[in-house]
Amino acid sequence: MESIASREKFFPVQDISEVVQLFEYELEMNKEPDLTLLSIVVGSIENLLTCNRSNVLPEQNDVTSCTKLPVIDFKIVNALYKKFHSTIKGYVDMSQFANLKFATRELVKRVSDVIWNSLTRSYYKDRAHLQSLYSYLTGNKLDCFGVAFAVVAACQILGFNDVHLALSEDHAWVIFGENSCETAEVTWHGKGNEDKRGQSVEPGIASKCWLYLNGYPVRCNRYTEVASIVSAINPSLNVNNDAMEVALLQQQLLWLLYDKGHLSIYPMAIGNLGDLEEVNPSPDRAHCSVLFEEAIMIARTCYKNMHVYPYTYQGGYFYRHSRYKEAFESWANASDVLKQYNYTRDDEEIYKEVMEIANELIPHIMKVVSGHSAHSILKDPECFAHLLRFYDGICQWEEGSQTPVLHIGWAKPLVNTISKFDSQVRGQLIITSEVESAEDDENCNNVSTLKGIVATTGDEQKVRNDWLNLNTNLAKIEDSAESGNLHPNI
Ligand SMILES: FC(F)(F)Cc1cc2c(N3CCN(c4nnc(C(F)(F)F)s4)CC3)ncnc2s1
Repeated sequence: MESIASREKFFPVQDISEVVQLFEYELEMNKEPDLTLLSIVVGSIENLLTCNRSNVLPEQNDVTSCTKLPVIDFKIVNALYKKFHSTIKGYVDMSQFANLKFATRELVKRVSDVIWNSLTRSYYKDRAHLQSLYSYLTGNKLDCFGVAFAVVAACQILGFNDVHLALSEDHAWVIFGENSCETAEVTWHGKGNEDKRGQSVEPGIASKCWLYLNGYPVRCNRYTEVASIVSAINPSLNVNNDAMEVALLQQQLLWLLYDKGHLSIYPMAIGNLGDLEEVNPSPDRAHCSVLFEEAIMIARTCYKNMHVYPYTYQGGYFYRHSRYKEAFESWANASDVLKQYNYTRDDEEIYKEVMEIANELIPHIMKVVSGHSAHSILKDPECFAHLLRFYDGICQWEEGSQTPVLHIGWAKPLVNTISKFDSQVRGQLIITSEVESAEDDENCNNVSTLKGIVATTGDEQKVRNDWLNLNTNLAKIEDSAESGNLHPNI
């Protein structure tokens, strides 16, 4: 039984700096970081401070790294650690997987079955604080991410260091094999979907749905897996409040991982850090807006610009700070990513995100600026261009998809927004378009898409009516509304 005796010296853990020291040790001194130990430690702190917060802390707490935490005793951590080890070694009969250099699909499926079959029969899967091995070992509950993480932690225990976590923006699976070129589903996704555990994710990638990022997920190593433990920390006490100590712990651990370069392939973790820095800026650290930019640069350089969230993290920041023109640009950039996908029912999370932007945030901005003076964004052709690019990307996302995206509920806010811009502003757009040679398909004509919407402040150009594409889509929506076959999503 592998023991954590060498880590006993870090216990009892009493404050944030001691947790940071434990992570520092695991990241630097251990041959490879122990996923099971680290998940148990942060999971126990999070659960004590968010689930049963009964007098575990002094009333007043300071807000530095000496922030007091509930005392975490070695014997508790050690007991849970041994429990996970004996569960995994007890139920995975290694005689069937003797002297394998690399994991097999059967091994990965077996480990997934052991975790899966030990979960509580029925519980609310989307509840908070179900992501850690502490939750699994004390309550037999895990969320979608938690199951995938537990499978990877279990494979580490069994000595299969080729099994790693693959993370999309709303799903998780594992990669394994000689060159880590095999993939396997190990958890469920969404509500009411049959799980595909044991199967490769190739069909998901081939369907061009956002859920599988066109084959550009974050492919973790042990260090990025530690980053996923920290990024998955959830400080929420309830809908409106966070446990400050948990947020501080997450922020300090993310900076530790950032400084060691372990966030350099993980845009969402940098986005998470940006959100924490916006609320509680660390002295002599980069401004949160720089972090949002960094996440975008990583998505563009490492993931062929297939990730949406870096742009919505940034757009949300600009929106919260009333930097509306920049928010429009971020959202248009997010839409440029989405149009590379085909919308399927598995993409509901990003659908809700985009719908909130289009039907709540942008209309709110239009209301706020309507009263403002002349220089407002309603007179700015570049703003108008960003908005058109945002809407057009959604239209292109819908094109070629089985499931429609837009419905009449979208058209009203859309038309309302566009009509808020003066006609002379609309007249200042130059629209360049290339006719994309559409595949031979019985019912699709040559699709002219907006290859670029550039706005000039000059009055030299009349708007070319190529953005009829947008109007054509609007007409379709209104037709469909009239004929009553509204979007199933509403
Ligand atoms: F493993 C799954 F299935 F859970 C998929 C993952 C999600 C996720 C994440 N999230 C999800 C996105 N997320 C966002 N928070 N705000 C977002 C934005 F809309 F502002 F962009 S996106 C919170 C953190 N943060 C780190 N890593 C991961 S891996």
